[in-house]
Amino acid sequence: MAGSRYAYVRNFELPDPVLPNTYMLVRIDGKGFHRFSNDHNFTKPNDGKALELMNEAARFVMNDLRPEITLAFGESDEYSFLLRPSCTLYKRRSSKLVTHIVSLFTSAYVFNWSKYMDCSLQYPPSFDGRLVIYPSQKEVKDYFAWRQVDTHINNLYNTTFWALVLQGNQTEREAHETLKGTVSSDKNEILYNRFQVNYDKLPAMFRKGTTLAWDARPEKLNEGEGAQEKKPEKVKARLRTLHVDIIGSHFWSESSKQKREVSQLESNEQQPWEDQDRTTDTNSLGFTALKP
Ligand SMILES: Nc1nc2c(ncn2[C@@H]2O[C@H](COP(=O)(O)OP(=O)(O)OP(=O)(O)O)[C@@H](O)[C@H]2O)c(=O)[nH]1
Ligand SMILES: [Mg+2]
Ligand SMILES: [Mg+2]
Repeated sequence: MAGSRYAYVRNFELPDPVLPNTYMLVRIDGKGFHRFSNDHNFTKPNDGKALELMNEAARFVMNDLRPEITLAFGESDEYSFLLRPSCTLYKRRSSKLVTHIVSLFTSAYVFNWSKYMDCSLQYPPSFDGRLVIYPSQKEVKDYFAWRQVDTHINNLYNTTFWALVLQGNQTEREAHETLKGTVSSDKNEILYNRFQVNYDKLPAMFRKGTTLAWDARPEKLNEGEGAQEKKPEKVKARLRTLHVDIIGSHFWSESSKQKREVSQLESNEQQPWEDQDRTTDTNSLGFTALKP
């Protein structure tokens, strides 16, 4: 079909494909959430409901793009999505992938706002996004370790900072001064000795962030109805919401002993807002995070 005399402008659209057969990582981050969280009275330092809203939006993205995103990790106002190397969505065009994910996430965040938050939205929130390519599983695991270490460092600092301000009656400037030059053990001690807070007992979602992963275990079938006809290999993977260590090798390991540790961690640390998709038995988990 012949184009109009204006159609040449199309040639200015440069291709932006991502290298084939590599891991694509899309990270989205809230724009100006320091202000946004204040304007919407988020609990300091962590607002469990606001974090669950982030998780809900991320689950929507993963379900919508199923099965291309194999793993996601969220903390604070950010979420990271790992796309499998074989993904051919949008012919792997970088701009299309990033804008689609960031747009889906944002609309799901707004759509589900009232389900989690008591106050009304004061103005539309927005998120930015970027795509990074990683060539091998090593970089992918190190990427997620980097984000979870960041979660820990920020959360320990923020928890101690706000304890000094809200319970210790320090000004924000004084609290920053108190924490200057301190290491992790100092902050743990301040929390324990001055505020009787055992950091390790704080909710796992705050300390470890949230990991979303597909659990490929066949679902338990009810005795009787339909049980015989249903073939386990056809069972769809379930999306699991986890608050576990993903830095150590056990999260990524196939061994059942280590899988048990993951599920025990979860069930021991259940919080009021963590009652969905929890594992209560210690049967094997079958995460498929790094599948091609
Ligand atoms: N009170 C509270 N604040 C939060 C929570 N989660 C995120 N925030 C706020 O969101 C900010 C996120 O940090 P950044 O993404 O670095 O900062 P930002 O203000 O969003 O700035 P840009 O990302 O550069 O646009 C934190 O510094 C907090 O101020 C929460 O659970 N409770
Ligand atoms: Mg931000
Ligand atoms: Mg951020």
